[in-house]
This record gives sequence, structure tokens and C-alpha cells, in this order.
Amino acid sequence: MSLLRLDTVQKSFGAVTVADQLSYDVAQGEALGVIGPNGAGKTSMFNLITGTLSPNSGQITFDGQDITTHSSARRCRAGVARSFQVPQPFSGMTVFENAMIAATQAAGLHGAQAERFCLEVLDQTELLPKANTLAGSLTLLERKRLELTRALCAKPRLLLLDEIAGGLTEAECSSLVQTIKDIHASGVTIIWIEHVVHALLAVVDRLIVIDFGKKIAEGEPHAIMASPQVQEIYLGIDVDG
Ligand SMILES: Nc1ncnc2c1ncn2[C@@H]1O[C@H](COP(=O)(O)OP(=O)(O)OP(=O)(O)O)[C@@H](O)[C@H]1O
Repeated sequence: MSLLRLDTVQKSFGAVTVADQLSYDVAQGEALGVIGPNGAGKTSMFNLITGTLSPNSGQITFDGQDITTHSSARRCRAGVARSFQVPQPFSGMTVFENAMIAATQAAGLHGAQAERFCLEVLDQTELLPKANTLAGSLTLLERKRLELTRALCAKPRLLLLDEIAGGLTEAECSSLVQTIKDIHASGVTIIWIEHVVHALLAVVDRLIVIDFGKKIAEGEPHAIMASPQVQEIYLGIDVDG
């Protein structure tokens, strides 16, 4: 069953088209990877799904409901959560306080129930030992883990990850990939935009490629990466050269 459907979604900023008749489905429980060159419109696609951007035309359906005109808050309450490419924690608050804001404001939990839930999520994201640390003093990996924590504290059914593996060492990247695999195994549907392709391929079931807002390829991840079209457009390799 399809959890999310984009149907001929179109969005332009003046002459720049960030979504060009974009259509695809994400099945319940699937992990979908998204790749494409810088500026292809990948983050804009997340903004369209979360509702911080409105499409010029087309339709977005979540769990069978047309959410195209729903507010971001309403989509969040329905179960759509995201991490940001540049982590955006409340730096002057602790890790636990950051988690509590998501659990209370996005998931609608209160008091002891919210606290218990945050501790469970922090355990899952391996940030429990840092619960009382100020978010502003975390390492890059910990800040990425806090992005995951805040998104998970919203109790998402659909988790959107925006380049969460960028800038990490190999060892850090592997440990984050394991956490994302565990989140996926717990039943959360994932769409993951990522330039660190080997991290992506360790998790996703299917890959789509976006260029100039258009879906140019879709399918089994290794087959997509090996296709001449993707090598040429995404990796800049001249297949005739
Ligand atoms: N609010 C906006 N107003 C005008 N132009 C915008 C706006 N948001 C994005 N753009 C432009 O749309 C294009 C696509 O941007 P977007 O961030 O979606 O790409 P991306 O594929 O996520 O890129 P990257 O891989 O570098 O993160 C870029 O040229 C960007 O400058």
C-alpha cells in the first residue's frame, strides 16, 4: 500500500524549476533513496512534502488523504517528520529539552509519558549519555543524531532524511547507517536524500534520480547507479569518452 504519492507535482521559482511533473509512490515500510546533482531540487521536494513550499500544480497524497494544501503542522501531526541538511537544534537547550519540544509540540505527548518516550528515542539514537548536554556543544555526529532524535520524537510514519551522512568519518557514517537501519526495521517509512552513496545503498530498497526537478531514473539501487544515464548526469562521467 502506498503511504506517500506525488502526482505530477510542479514547482518553479521564476526560471528555476525545482519540481517538473514529479510523480512517484512510496510504499508503507519502504526505504527510498534520492540522488541527483547539487541544485536538482531534492531539498525543495522535501519542502513540498512537508508543506513549507506549495506546488504550482499537482497533488500530494499521504495515507490516502490529499494533503496538498495542508499546513506543515498538520502534516507533522499526521506523521511526516524530517531532518535538516544543516542541523537546526535549539543550541541553548539540552539534548533532552530538544527532544521534549518535539514530543510535546509535534507528537502531542505530555508530562511523564513524554519524558519516558524521549528517553526511549534517545536510547535508540545513542544520545542517552548526552541527554543533559547543551545541544550547541555537541560534535557533528551527535548533532546529526539529535536531528534524528527530534524527528523521531514527532512519532513519524514517514521520516525524511536530508543529507544526514555528509561530513562524517567512515566509522561515524557506519554507526549512523546502523541507527537508520534500526529505525527502518522498526517500521518507519524513509525517504533519504544523500550524496554519500555507499551509505544510502546500505539502507534503501529503491532509488530515484532527480535532475532539474525531473525524475530521470527509478529502480533497484545498484542497477540505477550502474546505468550510463546516471553515470553521465549524476557523476559527470562521459560514457562516450
Ligand atoms: N525559496 C527559493 N527561492 C528561489 N530559489 C530557490 C528557493 N529554494 C531553492 N531555490 C533554488 O532551487 C534550486 C534547487 O534547490 P534545492 O535546494 O532544492 O536543490 P538540492 O537538489 O537539494 O541541492 P543540494 O544537493 O545542493 O542540496 C537551486 O537552484 C536553488 O537555488
